Amino acid sequence: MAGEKALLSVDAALVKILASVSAPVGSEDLPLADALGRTLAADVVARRTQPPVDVSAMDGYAVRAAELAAPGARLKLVGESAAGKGFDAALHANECVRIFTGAPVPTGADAILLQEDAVVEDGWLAAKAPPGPHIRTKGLDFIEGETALSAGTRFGPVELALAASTNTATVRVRRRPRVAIIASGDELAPPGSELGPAQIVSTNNFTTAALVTEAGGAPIDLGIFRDDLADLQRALGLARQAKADVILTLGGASVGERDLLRPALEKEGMTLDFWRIAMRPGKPLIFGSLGDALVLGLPGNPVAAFVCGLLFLKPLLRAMQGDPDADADRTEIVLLGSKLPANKARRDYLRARLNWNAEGQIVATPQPLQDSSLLTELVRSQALIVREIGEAAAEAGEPCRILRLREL
Ligand SMILES: Nc1nc2c(c(=O)[nH]1)N[C@H]1C(S)=C(S)[C@@H](COP(=O)(O)OP(=O)(O)OC[C@H]3O[C@@H](n4cnc5c(N)ncnc54)[C@H](O)[C@@H]3O)O[C@H]1N2
Ligand code: MOO
Repeated sequence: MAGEKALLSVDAALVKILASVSAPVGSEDLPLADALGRTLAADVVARRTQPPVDVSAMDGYAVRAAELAAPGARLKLVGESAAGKGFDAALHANECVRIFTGAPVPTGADAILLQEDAVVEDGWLAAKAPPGPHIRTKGLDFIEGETALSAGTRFGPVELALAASTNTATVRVRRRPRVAIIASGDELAPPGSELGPAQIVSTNNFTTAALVTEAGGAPIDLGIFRDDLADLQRALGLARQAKADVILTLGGASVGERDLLRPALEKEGMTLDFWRIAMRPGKPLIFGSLGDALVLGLPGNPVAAFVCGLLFLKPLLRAMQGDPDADADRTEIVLLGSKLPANKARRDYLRARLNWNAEGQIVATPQPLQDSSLLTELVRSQALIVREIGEAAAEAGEPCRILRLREL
């Protein structure tokens, strides 16, 4: 383990990767319907007040609460206020108006009597129970001119809804960072091929293209290249032609004679920032720059490629789009489901199942097999248990740190 002590830590590697982003990528205007997953380049400022007037939160009757308080009180029903078409006069003494959810509250009314609590006979209203306020006051959600969403916010379903609600149809977002993906290995073939016994299907390009898309980037899958210096250099030329912001290489990153990516990158003029970090899986990570592009070289083992994609590629793409939380710690503490031995010289990311115990606490149980080639164990896992360098052996029931693999 002697050499591993000198390896860069995961945290230091992420700091270096994020520090390499000197400025966010450019921006473009998009219709809101196309903005899912994209990051705002400019604030969304409310173009109107919401709700624009006081509106009812319930179906019922708009009343003055004090007038219904007396025993036997009755109010005269004088009209109706519907969503989109209010009652355009004010309420006079002892009057009420039929009202529906979302409809403007007439001037003079201060409460809504629920329809379930109302008795209406011959145009007069009596109450079986007191009215409640049930009024959403003007501007309760936001006021015209307020910043509803700040630059750097990523559009998920609810951010789209809020932007729409401010009456914004077009938003200025960061363009998608272009990520050229280069798979390398003589053994690799695309799915659906006639495979020889020594061949395997290339999977990492699917994993990483999906991670790129999830992070708001544009994957450019350049295909599979041979373990051959000239072929790898050709791949890097294609990546540069494609004006990639990030060149993502898969495999060939380790120490074997056929691990030629680093030599090919160096031949093409890459400035190496670091190679190899203190994590498992994922030790042979490469990071550097080549021309205007950043270079991230992920290890070939499928689980290593995925975990490194999650920990380094996604934050990098978020930082390139101006997300101020790109480096946020997304780990959480839960309980360990089975005992673990002491950890050694690399931070370990163990695939684990999550479930609830009888007390409703979340328990993470490591999968029995942790080989970094096993995709089945990855698909069966909901989290990675993070074990620090040198962490002592742990018993079931002790706290442990996890990173969720799936959103709730
Ligand atoms: N002597 C040493 N051997 C290895 C070390 C080491 O430090 N010393 N590191 C090990 C670790 S950790 C890993 S991870 C692997 C990574 O090596 P490479 O990045 O050079 O990857 P390859 O050798 O090209 O492939 C490893 C493995 O993954 C499969 N692979 C590659 N690309 C793909 C792909 N696109 N889709 C699916 N599977 C892929 C490949 O067939 C190999 O089985 O090195 C260890 N060795
Ligand atoms: O990163 Mo490797 O996958 O530790 O085997």
